[in-house]
Amino acid sequence: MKHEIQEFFNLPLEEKKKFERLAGDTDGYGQLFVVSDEQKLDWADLVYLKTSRPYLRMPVFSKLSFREKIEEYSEEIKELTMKILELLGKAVGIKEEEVKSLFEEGMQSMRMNYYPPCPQPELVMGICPHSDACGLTILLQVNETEGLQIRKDGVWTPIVPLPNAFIVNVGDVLEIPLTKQKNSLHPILDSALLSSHSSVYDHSEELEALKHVDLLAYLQKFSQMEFTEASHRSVVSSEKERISVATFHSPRLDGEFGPADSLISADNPPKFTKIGVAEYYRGFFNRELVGKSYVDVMRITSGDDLKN
Ligand SMILES: O=C(O)CCC(=O)C(=O)O
Ligand SMILES: [Fe+2]
Repeated sequence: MKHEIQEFFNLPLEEKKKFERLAGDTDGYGQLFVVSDEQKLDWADLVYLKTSRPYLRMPVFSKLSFREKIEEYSEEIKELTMKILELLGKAVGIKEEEVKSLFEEGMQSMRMNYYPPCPQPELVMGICPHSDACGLTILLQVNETEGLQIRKDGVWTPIVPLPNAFIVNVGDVLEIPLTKQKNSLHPILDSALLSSHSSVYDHSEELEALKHVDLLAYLQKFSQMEFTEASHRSVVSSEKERISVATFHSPRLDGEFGPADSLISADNPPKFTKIGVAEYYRGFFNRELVGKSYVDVMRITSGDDLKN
């Protein structure tokens, strides 16, 4: 799939335009989160596709010559995502059924990002700082060009691409179910690098190898970390192009999400309201992708300081 994605972005513009995102739509080739002519655009081209559930796929999906590869990758990533979500839930005390009922039939989408080199990289941003609006993101770096940065202790920290590794990012939708009472540690994973230790760069082997990593111990360790920001961004190189594929796993569209019922008690009152998943995404796609997340809309602000 890496090869096909590379080939796609190398096509002449006229060819790529055949897959262009239509006005009012989210899927296809082009830019997202553009709300005004004045806005500074990201130094990137992207293809956004809803990949699962299959009924969510748009016509542009079936036009892509490498759709079967995407389908295969999508299924394997879903399996991996569910495994991580269940273990993550277990690590912080959310019942498995609760995780399954929200995410098993969830929406999966992919964002293939192409960052061309820029002669003055300091003047542009590949993707502006943001946190992902999903539950969990599995990020594949298609080539070895560096660019992703996460905000750690207030500092933008580069993530060096490792061969045979995915980057797992926690999205906004997990922040809400997992948020605990103020004086406990914030049980959210920071960007966690999971290395598969496989020497052959083939994603099925990567996934197979990942099954042997002790994820629960790993996640428990991370879930004890004090968490301040989930923001990440990508910068561009002056010489080399960069390609990444983010696969976002979100809750089921006819579901509702908010603080996990299994974590709410008199001592740990909800800090967020519940919201219908479809309504949440409508709000998300109709704004500019800047800074902290749409989650703030759901924050219950009455009472004392609710942020950790
Ligand atoms: O290109 C990257 O490494 C980051 C991509 C990303 O954050 C996204 O697609 O949401
Ligand atoms: Fe992202």
